[in-house]
Amino acid sequence: MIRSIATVSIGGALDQKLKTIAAAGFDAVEIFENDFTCFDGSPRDVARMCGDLGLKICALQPFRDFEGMPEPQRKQAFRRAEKKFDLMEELGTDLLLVCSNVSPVSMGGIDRAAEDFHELGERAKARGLRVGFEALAWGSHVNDYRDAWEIVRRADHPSIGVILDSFHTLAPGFPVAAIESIPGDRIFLVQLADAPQLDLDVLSWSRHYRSFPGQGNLPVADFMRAIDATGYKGPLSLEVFNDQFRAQSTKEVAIDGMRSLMLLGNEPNEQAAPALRTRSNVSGVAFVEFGVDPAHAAGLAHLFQGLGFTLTGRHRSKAVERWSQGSINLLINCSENSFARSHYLTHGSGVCAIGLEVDDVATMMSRAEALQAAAFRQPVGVGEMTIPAIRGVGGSLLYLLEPGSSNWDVDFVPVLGENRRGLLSQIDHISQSMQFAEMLSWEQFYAALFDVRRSPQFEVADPLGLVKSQVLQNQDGSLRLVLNASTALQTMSSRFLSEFFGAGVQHIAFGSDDIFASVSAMRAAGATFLSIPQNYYDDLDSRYELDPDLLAAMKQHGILYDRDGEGEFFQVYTHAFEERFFFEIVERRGYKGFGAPNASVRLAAQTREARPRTMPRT
Ligand SMILES: O=C(O)c1ccc(O)c(O)c1
Ligand SMILES: [Mg+2]
Repeated sequence: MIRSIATVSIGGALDQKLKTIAAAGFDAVEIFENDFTCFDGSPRDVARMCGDLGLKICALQPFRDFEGMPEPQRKQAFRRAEKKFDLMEELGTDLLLVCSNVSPVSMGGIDRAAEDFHELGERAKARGLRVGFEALAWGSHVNDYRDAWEIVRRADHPSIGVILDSFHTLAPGFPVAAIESIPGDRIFLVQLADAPQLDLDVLSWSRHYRSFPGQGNLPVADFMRAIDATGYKGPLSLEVFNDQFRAQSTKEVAIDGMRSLMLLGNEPNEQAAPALRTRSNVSGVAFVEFGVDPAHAAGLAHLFQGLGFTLTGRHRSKAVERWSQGSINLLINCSENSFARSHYLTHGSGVCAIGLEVDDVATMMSRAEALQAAAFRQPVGVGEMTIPAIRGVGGSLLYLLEPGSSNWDVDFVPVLGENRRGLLSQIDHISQSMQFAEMLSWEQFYAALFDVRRSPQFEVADPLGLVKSQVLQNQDGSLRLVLNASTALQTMSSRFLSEFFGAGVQHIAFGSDDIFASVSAMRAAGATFLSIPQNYYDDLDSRYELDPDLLAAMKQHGILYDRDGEGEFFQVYTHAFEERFFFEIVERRGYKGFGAPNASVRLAAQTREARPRTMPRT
């Protein structure tokens, strides 16, 4: 596979774009003409840069408003084309992308267009160049790839071919089946983009909301299967118009693009490198590690204790405590010269690492490496375990362990104490807050590495703006991640980012088999929870006609409730620790969701608690 990307897809000046694209591992680029026009360097400079970087220029694009023009525009269009052929010769590319005409003066007629292309083909051939015709979904006369192909067929010229773009094919809902009847050698270029399903005019949708394959809702894999059936062997070129992508780190965007090409199609993927063929199953969260300063450690331990955790181990060589309950292990790390300490110094107290159980760590690490995830290593004491890790959200770590291999006694001296009845059994989900612009990238990261499915995105009303949430979970629910982001500056999610100096874990939910008993015991042990207004319970009662005793118990404990077709859900929240992160306790009675209808009630309560600090009462 020749992996290519159009320069329009990432931000920066042309020379920076080319360097970033090459560093991410692409073989080729489409030079977007505007990037060249704005660049202060000659075509030969660009050719030389590409040569030095090992990038082939697979096309110059776009050449607009060509076919079906009346005179004098027709003559001008041919003159313009000759000028671009000159440019192509200097750039060292043999393919010009002509997109379908959007000019109001252009005329329809398949044969008229075919004649124009035949003549352009003659001129291109004289210079050893080729021209590809692409139907824009909003073209004045040609907006369907099937018409573009018919024009190319009738132009009947070896230097004229068709260019297929997944967005222009899939966004208007054109069937992909007709692609299969195009001979592969008449397809001069394939461009790939995905997009979220939006109810928007197709031009705005295309120019602002395209994303990399797999990041949206278009059936790009179906499109690719049809392309494969033609025998096409040319470049697959990402072409993403997205203002947000151009505003982000070009390196990250280029890597996201490369990952999307590597993961293209349904796995196992014939074209994928061996390291990519299998995606490791995640079978649970082995531990969550908090990096805190010594002044906070006792407070966090106290909070854990209140939630029913007991101290079960002390690290042999570092200031790390292990607190456990059910299958949950929480580590409090305040050792110096450690990753936890540097995380603390950057972000303040918070989750610095998550340990995940995966079937096969070696396979997982080679997959991570192939996908350009950053591996992380740190020194360990003599005889201590080295746990492979990769960089995750906000520079935190994801440790990878095989199930049952977390041999705690190797690194920790067990602390034996009373064996209290477990109030909590497992981690239900982990919620991470991030910049809105990062969300697609982290979503792709998790889905690329782990066998997780994306649920449809949902939106939650925060008193001070809107928060978008995306759930990623594995088959049996032993890994559930909730990604949150908001563009509004004062939402809880955004304030977390500014106070945490970046993305990170905002809350962890623990599962209980009996939330009422657990919360009673926790309250008796000194734990306190977010208080929920009476109005909420009155509304619940009106909606669900709950048993009065149950409702009273929920009200007493600040427990929230939701119900769906599959079952019932109870949830309660702790106050935020040092105004940073908080915990949730949930009980699922067959329910599969996350209590989304309650999120705005929770956010309002948290905002009320935070208000004296951020918004003085008047
Ligand atoms: O939005 C456009 O104008 C445009 C230009 C060139 C392309 O290849 C394309 O898909 C869209
Ligand atoms: Mg295109």
